[in-house]
Amino acid sequence: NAAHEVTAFGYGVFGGKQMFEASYIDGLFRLHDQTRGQGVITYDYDNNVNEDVTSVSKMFRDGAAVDAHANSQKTYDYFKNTFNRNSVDDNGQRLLSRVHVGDNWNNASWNGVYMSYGDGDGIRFHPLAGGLDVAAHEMSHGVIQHTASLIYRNESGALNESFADIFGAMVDRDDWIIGEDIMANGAIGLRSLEDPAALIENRTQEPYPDHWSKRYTGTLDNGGVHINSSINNKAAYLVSEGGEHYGVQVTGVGREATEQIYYRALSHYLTASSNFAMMRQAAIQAATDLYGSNSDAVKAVQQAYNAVGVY
Ligand SMILES: CCCCC[C@H](S)C(=O)N[C@@H](Cc1ccccc1)C(=O)N[C@@H](C)C(=O)O
Ligand SMILES: [Zn+2]
Repeated sequence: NAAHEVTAFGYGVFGGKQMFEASYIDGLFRLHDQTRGQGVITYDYDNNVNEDVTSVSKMFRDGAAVDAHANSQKTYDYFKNTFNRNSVDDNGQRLLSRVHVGDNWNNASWNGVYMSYGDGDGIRFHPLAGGLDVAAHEMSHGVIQHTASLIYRNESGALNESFADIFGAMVDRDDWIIGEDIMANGAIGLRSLEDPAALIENRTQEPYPDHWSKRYTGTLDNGGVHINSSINNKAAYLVSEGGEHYGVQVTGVGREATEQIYYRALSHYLTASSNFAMMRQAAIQAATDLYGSNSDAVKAVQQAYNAVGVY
């Protein structure tokens, strides 16, 4: 019998009510949204098998699945409404999520097909599906894969991670912190775009770098992709919000212009091996295309990259 689209609901990891599109298929309600692209589906990943998340009523009871599903829909809608991009490939590719991956896994990932969420160990992280910025971070890796395809190592890898954080902060729009909802250790978040050095990076036990002169040059973390991402994160924050950084004044142009600049830089100018210097040029060119060569946006980009020491 044909699937019937329904509006369902549930309570997420932290008890927040989520409403979302689901389907009634073969006698059960399932986390299959057939209204977005070629679909948005959320699975319970048990014993290395995708199992449908089902319910006998329109209320779903698995908090991680509820959040992963609703957050995937919110992130799909962000890319469609903001950039007219239809899913990760701009061709409606099915957005597939797996929850309860691993054993108290303290991470989430994108593997080219699936967004995967660990439940966290309750010491470092709560279930990572509970963070809207986590879903946005992971889906953004899908967008990156289908655009610049930045190599996941050293400076291009730091840019890859930075774009995932920038769009994470744009989707989860009430602050400039990544992971603020899912930290179990009392930290304000995992990474801050506003003030990267306010937080300590766990591998190096150093403050996250907020200037190119402070970049990590070791081999941990694929050459510091989650560490040096903070340099470009800070630049993006400055483009949007402005401020003074290492004596350099930046006049911000707001979130709306910033997200358009970074999306255009990613989708039109960056390539797999782009480094920070090329990131600066790509953002200047994108801002020029969008707002003109003498625009406040171009000036904000130039000043922001001056402020983080990238020329
Ligand atoms: C296969 C190993 C994981 C690959 C790295 C993934 S893309 C990643 O960057 N995950 C995010 C998850 C996240 C996102 C937002 C907020 C909190 C946590 C990440 O930042 N992972 C950290 C813990 C890391 O891998 O160092
Ligand atoms: Zn990532």
